[in-house]
Amino acid sequence: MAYLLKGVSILGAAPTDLAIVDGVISDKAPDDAQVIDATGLVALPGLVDVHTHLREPGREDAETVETGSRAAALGGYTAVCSMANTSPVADTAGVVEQVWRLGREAGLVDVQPIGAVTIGLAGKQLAELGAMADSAANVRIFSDDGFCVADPRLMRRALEYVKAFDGVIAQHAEEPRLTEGAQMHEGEVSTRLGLTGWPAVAEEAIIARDVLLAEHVGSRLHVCHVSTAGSVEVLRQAKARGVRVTAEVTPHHLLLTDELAAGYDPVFKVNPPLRTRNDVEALRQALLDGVIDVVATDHAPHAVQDKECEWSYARPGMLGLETALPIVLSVFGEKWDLIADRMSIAPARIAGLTGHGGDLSAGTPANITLVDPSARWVVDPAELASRSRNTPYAGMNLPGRIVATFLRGEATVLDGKAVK
Ligand SMILES: NC(=O)N[C@@H](CC(=O)O)C(=O)O
Repeated sequence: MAYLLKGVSILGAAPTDLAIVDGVISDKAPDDAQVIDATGLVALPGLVDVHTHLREPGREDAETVETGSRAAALGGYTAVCSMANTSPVADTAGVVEQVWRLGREAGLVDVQPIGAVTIGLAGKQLAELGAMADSAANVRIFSDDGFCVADPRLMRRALEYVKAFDGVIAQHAEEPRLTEGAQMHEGEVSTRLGLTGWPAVAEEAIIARDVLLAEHVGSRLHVCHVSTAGSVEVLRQAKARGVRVTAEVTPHHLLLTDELAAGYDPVFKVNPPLRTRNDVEALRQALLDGVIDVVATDHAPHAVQDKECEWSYARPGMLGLETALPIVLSVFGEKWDLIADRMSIAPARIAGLTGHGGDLSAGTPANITLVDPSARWVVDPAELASRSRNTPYAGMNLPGRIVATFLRGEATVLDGKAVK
């Protein structure tokens, strides 16, 4: 199938026509191309998420590779990196290949498995990083996300190991001794509510340690879901020194604050926790400055029984894939070059996903997101494609509708609906 996007604006530029032929972007469309009136629509390189929880294998009641892939496509994504905290954990070549194969079968986005750093995410012994790298899944990002690789010697070894194949360790930065029993951000609100706090320094201390380790080893570190103003300063200094560190921020940390915990609605419980207005402002500025490289969703679907319960029993995590671009648009406005870089180009580079994060020039793979920036919509959890319902944005009126998504020239979303 060939397509002709008529009158489309590429990253906000003057309207033009964009043709998709045989999976690549082309100067000219054949006569039988399906014409899409793209007047008022903006084309972006397909979005890439470096941090998605797909829950398969193990918690298919919360999400599967297929339902998560569909949610991703509807959110404008053409590739997602799936986190290793599944059951069994993605700590062997067998499990990462299983996830990779399920992604291919679903065929809605490229699913790039992330491998665990340590066996069972237990933080005791390195997993078989090399075997996962050499597998069909071609793993390049390793993470114990959900848990911090707290042991500095293991962290050093992991950084040394992946250096051989230009891999990267994605750290969930949380000093566990400082967050025992933590329920929310430690600050004025936690004091008022009487909930045990998760202090900012628990994140900042690990990032500070890890940038020094990465510098010492000369290896690549990626910091997951940065949430505090202090973390931004540590990263700023490390980058200025030339440390090979990249970092992500989630849409929810760019918008929401710890005040939301006051209603004790566990939909706002997340790890790291929602922080203060001051942190939100610092994270926004860091994304603009490039101190934070990418927006990553940390899409964390949870089954109803794991979320709709007392705050202290609820699992941390929020849905993100179907709302990420609208949230970023609502925070930053139509800064298309920024959005393309932080949500597609830079994440594709970090994950080593060639073919994604392109410049939409002729001859490049047709991984494209088509957005209507003027369309507003109200988030209805029941309408989301994710198998779970734990969106913190229910009832919010957001700008930006994903009209179409193309994966190597195949439409996965058309007219705002999933094609399969
Ligand atoms: N980000 C979250 O709040 N949850 C993550 C794991 C984690 O980081 O705790 C999940 O897998 O649910």
